[in-house]
Amino acid sequence: DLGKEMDIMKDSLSTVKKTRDAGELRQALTAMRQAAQDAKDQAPERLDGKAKDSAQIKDYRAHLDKLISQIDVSLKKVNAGDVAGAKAESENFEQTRNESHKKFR
Ligand code: HEM
Repeated sequence: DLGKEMDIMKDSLSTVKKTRDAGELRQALTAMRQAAQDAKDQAPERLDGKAKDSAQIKDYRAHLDKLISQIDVSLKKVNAGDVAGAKAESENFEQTRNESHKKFR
């Protein structure tokens, strides 16, 4: 269920913020990305009964896509050896999380 993907995102976000190890950082970002991708195949309880092609479900998925592109920016940075820059992207993840939770949680 969606709660499971959210728990994975929460744990990975916490690792992203804590670690200074590039390998661990990459692993956490990859887990967060997969969870966000899996969350796209589900729908929040608040949108129960909405059609898959409704504006609300599309908006929900667009917020997850935004998070995924932010994760990709962070992955590029860690792959380029910029651990600090990659970690700094977590501020954008939190902004998207907060925006999304206001709308869909
Ligand atoms: C790094 C980003 C995010 C983190 C760390 C995060 C974390 C969490 C956590 C810890 C919960 C509570 C889970 C539970 O009840 O067990 C939750 C719930 C929820 N989150 Fe997120 N979240 C993130 C991004 C998002 C995004 C981008 C969306 C939507 C586009 C979203 C939508 C929701 C919804 C709808 C719920 C309530 C669960 C439900 O309706 O079934 N979250 N999130």
